[in-house]
Amino acid sequence: MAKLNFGGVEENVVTREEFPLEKAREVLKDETIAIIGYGVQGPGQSLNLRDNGFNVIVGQRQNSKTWDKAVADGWVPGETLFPIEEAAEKATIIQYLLSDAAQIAVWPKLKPHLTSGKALYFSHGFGITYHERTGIVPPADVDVILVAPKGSGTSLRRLFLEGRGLNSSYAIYQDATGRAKERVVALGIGVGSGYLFETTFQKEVYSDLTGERGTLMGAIQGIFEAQYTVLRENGHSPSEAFNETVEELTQSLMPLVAENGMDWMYANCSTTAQRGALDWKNKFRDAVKPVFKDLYSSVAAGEEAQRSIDTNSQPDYREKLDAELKELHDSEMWQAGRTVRGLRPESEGVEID
Ligand SMILES: NC(=O)C1=CN([C@@H]2O[C@H](COP(=O)(O)OP(=O)(O)OC[C@H]3O[C@@H](n4cnc5c(N)ncnc54)[C@H](O)[C@@H]3O)[C@@H](O)[C@H]2O)C=CC1
Ligand SMILES: CC(=O)[C@](C)(O)C(=O)O
Ligand SMILES: [Mg+2]
Ligand SMILES: [Mg+2]
Repeated sequence: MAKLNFGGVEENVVTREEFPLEKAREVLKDETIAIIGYGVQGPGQSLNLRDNGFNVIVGQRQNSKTWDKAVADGWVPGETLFPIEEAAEKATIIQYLLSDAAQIAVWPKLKPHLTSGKALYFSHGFGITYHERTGIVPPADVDVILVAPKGSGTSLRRLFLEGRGLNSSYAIYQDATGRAKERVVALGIGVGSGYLFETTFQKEVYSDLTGERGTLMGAIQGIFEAQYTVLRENGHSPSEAFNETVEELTQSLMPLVAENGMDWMYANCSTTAQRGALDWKNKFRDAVKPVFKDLYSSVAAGEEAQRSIDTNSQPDYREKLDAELKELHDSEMWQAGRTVRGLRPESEGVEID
């Protein structure tokens, strides 16, 4: 394990150099890995494992759209694709990749198949950390491990196919066999991770829930909406408001941040922009910090988890989420965005219905 310096703080990181794919295959050569669930992470992780030469099967509800998707992806019913309980029975490692709410519903059926020496794998610390709310309490004689790719399952697969990788964090909650560490690292490499960062189940879920509600998804849309609306209220056209709020950020400035950091992006903008951004960043920081503090408290108190459990356990949760996403899709800002995207120089032309 390499010790790397992150801004003055040393952390443990597993690299592919010290734990190459061949070693991962050796560690898992006698294991049957069952991927339970074929939503977003399921396909990414199972297909990467399969392409990397591991012994993988998929467990999914029959008569569902995602069962059909699994068949289309080359999983063969009765050979490599099974109903959930059958796959869990055959497995020595169970990768529990149902949605976090579905994990609660299916747990009573899964638990009997967690016999001594098996491993239970999660891609989120949710079910275990909030066990008082989820009821997910594994038996003491199984390994309980986590690999959480830091991005969408779609990106995990895409980056794998490009010969790259997506970094993940990993954690061990329970080491019953003495093999939890080698199993989790081998699985992390197998699913297509680049580097593996050490964490705990609780730290993973607290940071992940904060991040997705915060700057990664929730806060960013909130800030976009606020700026777009103020520009529109002051007579700016939709295209101008969209360009100055979103398009320039995603097309020109964020790639520079990704490449070399915020200071470098700033340095590549005008001194006028630099002066203003350096002055205003502190006002924004001070304005939103209390909101982030509320958010973290809500995560740590389990309130965010409870809200997610309550809403996503409803039978019509998907329709309700889709309706809210449609509202966002139909908003003037994102409709303007659609036209703007069609005007990117590399685009074929404007998207027209
Ligand atoms: N979506 C992503 O890219 C990421 C997800 N994760 C974590 O990975 C895990 C899996 O998440 P996703 O792939 O997003 O899940 P998902 O929301 O796409 O659902 C996965 C599967 O659950 C099945 N399912 C839903 N309700 C069910 C029920 N009542 N009974 C049986 N099956 C049911 C669906 O058919 C689907 O195949 C979660 O713990 C999530 O937090 C972690 C990182 C990123
Ligand atoms: C993609 C990811 O890691 C998220 C945003 O945390 C999630 O989908 O839960
Ligand atoms: Mg998440
Ligand atoms: Mg995440």
